[in-house]
Amino acid sequence: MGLKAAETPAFYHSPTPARHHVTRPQLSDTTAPETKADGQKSLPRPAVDKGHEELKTLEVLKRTTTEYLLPNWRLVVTSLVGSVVVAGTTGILPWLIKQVFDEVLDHKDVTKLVLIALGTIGVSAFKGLAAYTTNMTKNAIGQRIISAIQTRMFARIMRADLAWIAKTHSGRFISSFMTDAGRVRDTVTMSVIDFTQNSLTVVALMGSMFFMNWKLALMGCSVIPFGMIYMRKLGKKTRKASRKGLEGTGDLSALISEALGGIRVVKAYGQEQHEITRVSATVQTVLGHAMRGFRAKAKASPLTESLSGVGIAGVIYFGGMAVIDAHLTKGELMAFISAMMLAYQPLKAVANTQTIMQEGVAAAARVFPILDIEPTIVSGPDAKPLQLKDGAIRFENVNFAYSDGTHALKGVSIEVPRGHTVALVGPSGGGKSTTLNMVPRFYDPSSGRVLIDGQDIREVTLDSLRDAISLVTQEPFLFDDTVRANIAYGRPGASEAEIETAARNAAAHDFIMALPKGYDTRVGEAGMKLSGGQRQRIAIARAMLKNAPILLLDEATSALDTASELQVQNALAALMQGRTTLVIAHRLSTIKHSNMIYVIDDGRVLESGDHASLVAQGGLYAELSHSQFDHDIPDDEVTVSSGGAVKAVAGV
Ligand SMILES: Nc1ncnc2c1ncn2[C@@H]1O[C@H](COP(=O)(O)OP(=O)(O)OP(=O)(O)O)[C@@H](O)[C@H]1O
Repeated sequence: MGLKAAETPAFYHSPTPARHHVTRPQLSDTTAPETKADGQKSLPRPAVDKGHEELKTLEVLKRTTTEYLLPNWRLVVTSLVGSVVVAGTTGILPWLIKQVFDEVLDHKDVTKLVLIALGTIGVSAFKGLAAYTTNMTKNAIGQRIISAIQTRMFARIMRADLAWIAKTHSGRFISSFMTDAGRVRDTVTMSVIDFTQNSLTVVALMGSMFFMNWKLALMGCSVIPFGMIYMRKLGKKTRKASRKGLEGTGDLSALISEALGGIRVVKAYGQEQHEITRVSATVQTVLGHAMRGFRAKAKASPLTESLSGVGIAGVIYFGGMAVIDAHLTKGELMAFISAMMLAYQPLKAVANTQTIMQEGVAAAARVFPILDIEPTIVSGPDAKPLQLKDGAIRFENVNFAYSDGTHALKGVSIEVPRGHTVALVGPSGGGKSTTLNMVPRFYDPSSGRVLIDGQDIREVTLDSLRDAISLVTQEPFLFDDTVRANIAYGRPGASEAEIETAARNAAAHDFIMALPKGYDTRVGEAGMKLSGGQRQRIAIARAMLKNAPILLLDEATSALDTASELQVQNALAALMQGRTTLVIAHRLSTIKHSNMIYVIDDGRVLESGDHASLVAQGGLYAELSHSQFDHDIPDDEVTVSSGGAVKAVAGV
């Protein structure tokens, strides 16, 4: 159950070969799904811990700045220099206007007028160039930030424990890559870089205002604190709407990937409308949150417009009175009003930083838990490479409970001697897959030990352990890549000849050669373009190529036609040859030829022995075996995993 590759998350569908194949944990290992009012199960939410939910804006800024801005300090400095130039050149403009009124018009000085006009062109061109540099560097920083976040996030997820990955639907991870990471980038670029540029411009303009007339400047700026307080309030609303919107986007992504992944089931059960309804309901929810966010942002305009109107009106009135009373020149008043107009845009942007920042904080609360996750299943500090002698496996009194408390293994002791095939059989949910999952350390026992050649697998390096193991899952997972790449996944860098030999040994070469492009044929998403038997033989070829001494096999339950079945069986027999094999057996043929059979039920080993001795014991195996024989189906053709009493024999 834990090894069903069909359940692999969508983002595992990468065509890029990686070292180990990991199978998709089931939703049953997730945080409990929430049940909605309409009875639909909603998909499990990301494992955002409380600490991250409570993230403080300053913490987010500090972290994003140190982790993502500082490494790009050259670009940041270039952008800052550009910002200073933009601010400086903007600050000069009111002064030029003052000159026109006070120096040129009064004295009718045409030469000065031309010079000021030319100067204005020069200053504006210089400002344009600086703005271009700032924009370019800002975007370059943004792109670097997003690639760094996405790459780190993916690496964290790949290395995380299976149990942790299982807590989040794969679609939600995708939405974190696509949406959340972008919001964090925007926070850094917009609230740090734009903020700096806009604040500098505001400071430059205010500087010229204070320089000209500090009382008037103070009056013009008196409205700013009110605007700031109001924007802060709106920022909180934006954060809430943004958090909910991002959650909704995650839900949407999960629903879409699930509906497409299970499209055949959807169609077979005529559930298209149900899926459309679910998705459109989620789309509406996302829309609702987006609208709340937009409303909060839009609410800023009436107040900021009115406040700036009040400020400008005050300056016009008091400034005008000052001109009338001859305390201020006409040029100074014009310069003052221009400065206020010029400051208006950047000031609004500075005030708006709050809302953008709050959106970023909401996104960071989803991204940081992923960036911070530390796997617990790792090589210990004193771990040494596994010393392989025989590849014998031994379970010593292994207990294991899943995070939801399901006590799946209760004192399991199993012995798989070198080169032997040992079968696990038993009713569904008995603990067979969980047992198998212990060997590559997908999970670690709560107590007890698993040993390979006498070495506790927690004391050897994880790489050496997994190098020693080949895994063939019930529904072999193929990547949307060529046949060759899928086989070579077993050993990246294998030669053409080695790949072909593996394919021949897995009885796959002939059908591969009959494909339109032979080994270069792409197999489609999850190998959809191939038959079940062909997929299985490619997976077997992959394991052949890896040539690991230990084989973990979860036999396929899907019914294949007799010829295909025989080919897969032969390929498996060749694969098992000379390897220590622990197999979850679904077929009597496998069970009969196993050196040893363990009957597992309710997490315990109930019986063990070979087929004949187990039948002779007259226990569960015998009982289930008899019920199967009552169906009068020839042993070698029986798929013991399908349906009713027959399923109960091997029960997988
Ligand atoms: N990821 C998980 N999280 C929580 N419980 C789980 C998880 N996987 C399995 N279980 C539970 O652990 C128990 C053993 O499951 P396991 O998959 O090992 O059984 P199995 O014998 O392989 O079943 P089957 O033959 O149906 O595949 C079951 O009660 C199952 O519900």
